[in-house]
Amino acid sequence: MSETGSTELELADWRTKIDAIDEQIVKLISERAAAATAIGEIKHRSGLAVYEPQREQNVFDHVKRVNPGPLPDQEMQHIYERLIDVMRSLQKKR
Ligand SMILES: C=C(O[C@@H]1C=C(C(=O)O)C=C[C@H]1O)C(=O)O
Repeated sequence: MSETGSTELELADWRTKIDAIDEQIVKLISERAAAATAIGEIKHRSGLAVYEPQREQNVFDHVKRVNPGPLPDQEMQHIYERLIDVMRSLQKKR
């Protein structure tokens, strides 16, 4: 096989792997969103604030503690900052 052909096959293999990983990530994000929605209902029912900065800090600390790499903790936190931002908006939307 030509080198271009084998490079394309190699890329296609890794991209198939990434697509499969993305399916799992999307399912897990959706599960997280359902849990955040349930928490949002409890907060509204109890008159509690949606935004809980201390809890968010605990989530960042936990995520960094379990981060296996290769992403640096700071990059993982950036991803979580965006994720939590979306979860907060979801709780506010009702
Ligand atoms: C989901 C919650 O609500 C908000 C969103 C959080 C999250 O997505 O992890 C954490 C704290 C809150 O600001 C919660 O209080 O647990």
